Order: sequence, then C-alpha cells, then structure tokens
Amino acid sequence: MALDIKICGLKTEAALASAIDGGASHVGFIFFPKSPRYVTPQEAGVLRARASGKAKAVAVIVDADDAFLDAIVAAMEPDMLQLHGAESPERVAVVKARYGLPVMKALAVQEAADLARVAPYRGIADRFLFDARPPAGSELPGGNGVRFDWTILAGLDAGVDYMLSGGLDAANIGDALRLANPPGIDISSGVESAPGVKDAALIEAFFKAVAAARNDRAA
Ligand SMILES: O=C(O)c1ccccc1NCC(=O)[C@H](O)[C@H](O)COP(=O)(O)O
Repeated sequence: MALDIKICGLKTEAALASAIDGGASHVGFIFFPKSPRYVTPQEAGVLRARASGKAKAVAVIVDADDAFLDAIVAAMEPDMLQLHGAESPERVAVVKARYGLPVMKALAVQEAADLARVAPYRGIADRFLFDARPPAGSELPGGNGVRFDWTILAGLDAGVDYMLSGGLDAANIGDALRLANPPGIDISSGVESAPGVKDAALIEAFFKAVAAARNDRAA
C-alpha cells in the first residue's frame, strides 16, 4: 500500500529540498502567525514553486477568514488546504466550493470518543488529519510534538482516508505504522532541532526509519 508522507512547517529552500529529496509526497506551509513555522503567503509561494511536480503543497490554515484565504490561495496556489482550527462541516464545505481545492480537516484525538467527530465531515472533507490534542496552555493547535494513543484509530471506519500526525519521529514511526497502518503520515517537530528549525539529518533519519519499518512489514 502506498504511504503518503507530509513534512510540515517548512520555511526554507534547504528544508524543502531535504523533504523532497527524502521522498515527501506532501509539503506543508503554516499560516498561523503565532507559530514558529509561520510563513507569509508570498514566502510560501516561492517555496511551493520549487515543489511543483514533486510534492503536493498544503496550506495549513486555522479558522482563517475569506480575505486571508484569498491571499494565501492567490500567492501560493496550494494543491490542498488543511483546516486545522475549529472549522465546522459547513465552513469546510464553503471553503472547498470557494477554491475548488481538496480539503484535509484536522481533528484532535485523545480518546476513542473523539472519532465521533469524523462523521459530520464525511463526504465534505476529502481527507482527515488526526493529531494529538494540544497540551494545556499551548498557543498552537498543531505542531506541538505530542502524540496520542494510535490504537484508538483501530475503531475508525475503513473508508476514512487520513494522515496520522502528532509527535512522530524516527524512533516511534515504526510502532505508529505497525499499530495504526495509516494511509498517510505527517511530521513537523520530530524533524526539527529547535521549534521552527528543520534539520536535514533528522529529515533523512525519518525517511530512513519509515523505509526500514515498511521493509520489515513487507518481509
Ligand atoms: O506546526 C504548527 O506550528 C502548526 C500551527 C498551527 C496549526 C497547525 C500546525 N501544524 C500542523 C501540522 O500539520 C503538524 O505537522 C502536526 O500538527 C504535527 O506536528 P508535530 O506533532 O510537531 O509533528
């Protein structure tokens, strides 16, 4: 089975090159001003041009209004929108129709009951991103480097397309793939040397760990 791999929170050409060289299927750009990974629509536009034809460019947005979304879509021309706030199913539908782009809805998971939040978005969101619930006091809805109990995803309907996210790194990705067998994975903090600072060696180590885990499973 193919595995999508998204490296999120890219800010520099060097980090983007590491992600693409490693085999990322998706690269993510953060439009949340409080994030150490924040980029302007114009900066993201320059980076996404380098990714064209190599990886899908994902704009990560938190409860943005139409004016900000218009600016992001115009300057960056993303392949996909990741809505990482409290966007309702109705808002997801409006955003999807307004831009004609696929939408990935991020949902926080802490306990099995959280999976009930998937149903209202089915048939509207093209994909889900299951992330850990932010720690108390965090200003960031994502990118916190915190994991959740991946076995919860065993309760998910088999038809739900998603990326597994939250606290992944080279050391734990093997367990994550074995326990959840997700169609896609997403990582940010686990390939950083400091918040917002991507590290080429950590990116390379992550891809190697993914490949090793997949080879073990195929053997
Ligand atoms: O990464 C951020 O700073 C961020 C800020 C606001 C909304 C979403 C954000 N990240 C979204 C992602 O897709 C991250 O890759 C995901 O939350 C996993 O992050 P991590 O646990 O650090 O690997």
